[in-house]
Amino acid sequence: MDTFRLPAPPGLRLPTPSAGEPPPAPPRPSAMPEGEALAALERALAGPSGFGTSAARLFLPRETPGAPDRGAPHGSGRVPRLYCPPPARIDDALGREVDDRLVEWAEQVGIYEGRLDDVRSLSLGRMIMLAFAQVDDPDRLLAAAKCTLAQWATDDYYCDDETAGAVPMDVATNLSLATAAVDPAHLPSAYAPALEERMRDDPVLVSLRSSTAHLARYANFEQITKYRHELSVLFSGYTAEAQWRVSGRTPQVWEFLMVRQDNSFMPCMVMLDAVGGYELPVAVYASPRVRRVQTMAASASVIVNDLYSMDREDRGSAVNFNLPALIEAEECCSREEAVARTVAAHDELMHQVEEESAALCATGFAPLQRYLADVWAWLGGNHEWHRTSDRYNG
Ligand SMILES: CC(C)=CCC/C(C)=C(\C)COP(=O)(O)OP(=O)(O)O
Repeated sequence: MDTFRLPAPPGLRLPTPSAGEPPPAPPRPSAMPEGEALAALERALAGPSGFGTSAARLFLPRETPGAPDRGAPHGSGRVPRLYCPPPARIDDALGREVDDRLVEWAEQVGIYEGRLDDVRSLSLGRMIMLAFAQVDDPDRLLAAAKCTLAQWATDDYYCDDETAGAVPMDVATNLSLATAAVDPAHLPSAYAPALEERMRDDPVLVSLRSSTAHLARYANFEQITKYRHELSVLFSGYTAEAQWRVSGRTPQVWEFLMVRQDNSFMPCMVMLDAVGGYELPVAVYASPRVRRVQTMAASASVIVNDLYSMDREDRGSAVNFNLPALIEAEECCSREEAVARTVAAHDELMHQVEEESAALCATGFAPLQRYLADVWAWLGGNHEWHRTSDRYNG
């Protein structure tokens, strides 16, 4: 139970609300004695409900429903306003610093050779600056940025981008290799060198290994285990999407949403505690109620991606699956209506994340309070990045 005896985080920073709205009360670090906080946590994690949520609305964003978003144009209009907090921090100089170091690293490991300008314009360093708003140390942010770029490269090189060499029929095997890059396969000695040679020759595998090693400077064994787990889930989502492409089958909306939860930014969010310098114990991270919040947040984060990348994917020649386009086709409605339904799905998830986070925060368990506040801030940073990135707004 040592992991439960972490010191309370020094303070919790939450995004500030929209103009004109009163600032929400931040989740308080535990004022309860530790035993009481743990008992409350156990009760909360055991039951399907528990704490009243209405009194515990710690998680903003208090926006006016239906008000126009500051969002980017999406062709036939604008991405409507989403129920999402504003970014907790915008520090462009820090974002540039992380991007500079990230591009340098991409060059070293050999990913995106000849296309480093694309890496720079992807501006994942800025994304990480926005989403890990509680972390100021550029090297910690760089660890998260490297991991995120390696995940992105895995998708591009193995799954999405045939101009980068993706071979649809090889996706599953390549993703097994990707798993082995972060969770080493231990082969009999006669066969191990061949695998190792492949690990060293393939820039995607080098990037996965190198980024995980950087994360391990800040993550303990349990945190790396959580990260590996989320990567495996991500790769299973990549595999399902590849199978739709290969078979030419369009998934149903429910099926897409289920897979998109796997193929989401969860591996990025799971680094929040390690990069932030605290620990959400595995037992808490894996408990059903905490898991529910995290997976809903992960789904919301990629619905944002689907909304902002919709035009780009409409224009692209590759087969891409995108929630508004799938809703439009399956539910026989206009694209505008499909976007409205996509926004409604996003907002429903966000309200649930907010309410359940507030209820879980009432347990008084400081690492969980900090983590849930960080997830909420992460969602705000993710939205801001999509809203402003050249990739989706160029
Ligand atoms: C970096 C990371 C966790 C990647 C997971 C996969 C993912 C959610 C994306 C790369 C974004 O989705 P998508 O593949 O649709 O990307 P674009 O919309 O083409 O930018």
